[in-house]
Amino acid sequence: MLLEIRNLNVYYNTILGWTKVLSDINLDVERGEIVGIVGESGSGKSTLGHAIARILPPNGKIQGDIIIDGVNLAKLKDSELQKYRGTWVFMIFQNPLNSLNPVKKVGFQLVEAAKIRHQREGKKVNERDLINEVIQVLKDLRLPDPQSIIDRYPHQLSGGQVQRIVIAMSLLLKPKLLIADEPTSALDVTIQAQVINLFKQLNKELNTSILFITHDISLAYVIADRIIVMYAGRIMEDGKVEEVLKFPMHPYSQGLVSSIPTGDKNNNKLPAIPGNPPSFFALPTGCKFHPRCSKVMNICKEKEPDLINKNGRRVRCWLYE
Ligand SMILES: Nc1ncnc2c1ncn2[C@@H]1O[C@H](COP(=O)(O)OP(=O)(O)OP(=O)(O)O)[C@@H](O)[C@H]1O
Repeated sequence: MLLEIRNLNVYYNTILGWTKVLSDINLDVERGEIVGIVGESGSGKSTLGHAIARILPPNGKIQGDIIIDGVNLAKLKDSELQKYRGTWVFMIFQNPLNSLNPVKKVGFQLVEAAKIRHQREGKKVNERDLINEVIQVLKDLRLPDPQSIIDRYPHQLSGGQVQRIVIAMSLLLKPKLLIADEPTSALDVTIQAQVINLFKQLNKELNTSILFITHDISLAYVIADRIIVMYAGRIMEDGKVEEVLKFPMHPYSQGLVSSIPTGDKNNNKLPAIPGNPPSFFALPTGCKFHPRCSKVMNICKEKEPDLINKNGRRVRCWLYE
């Protein structure tokens, strides 16, 4: 097992006080596994990514365990985290510029990434070899004219190019776990498909585990082996991607799946899930989804169900208890 998350709670301090945004997250990710994290806006997907990468904003607080390859990152001080950043966990954001330093040339930043990995592997490599390694990765990513690209600043590149530079950085760092947070949503469709293929390549060639965060369940289907459905900071369902898409068990997953456009002209009206996700300051009693659920029962309003194992999946719903 590469990643083991145990009883993880995450809180933010806000003007209204501390609020718990992730509740009792338990999650295992195998080496080489691609896990899609899906759910509507505000369900806590990015917070989960930031918590695992230990890059929560200063008003965030973690409780619980985040164990990667036997090291509990949740228990490390900021000063101790430095040696795990990049090569253990690397996070790619929706806006790839957030992963790069705006005042340093792209080539310098990529050489630094390669240097960090070699240092951690205990190898000494000269500058020329590092530059060659960087150029080779850019060629592999089919970036035209790598020699001129390494001499540019991030803002001098297109969105698609910057995202490929960030992927190049991950190829150079070779992280054990890559967290990609909506990495393709700012890109146009043709570039999106290329970027998805690059992630798959990275996963296959280096056996990198990937957490792929997206609100688009059909995109998760394209890339992931397994899917985690989140709602109001909780895991509602967890299973193999084909199984969850074919037979979603949780009524929330059923709503997400039935809102996937089918491409069928006669079926272009998508049944949306009625209502909106709750505010973390006014969560409903019982199951957090019950006010929007078409299958609500009395118990759902009173008591929150546990995440239980059922038919090779995990599901949090009274229908299955
Ligand atoms: N720094 C912060 N301080 C206080 N609250 C925050 C902070 N960051 C996020 N939140 C709140 O935490 C909740 C979960 O947000 P998060 O961004 O993790 O959800 P998400 O599922 O990734 O949504 P989106 O798809 O819109 O990014 C939201 O209610 C959000 O307003």
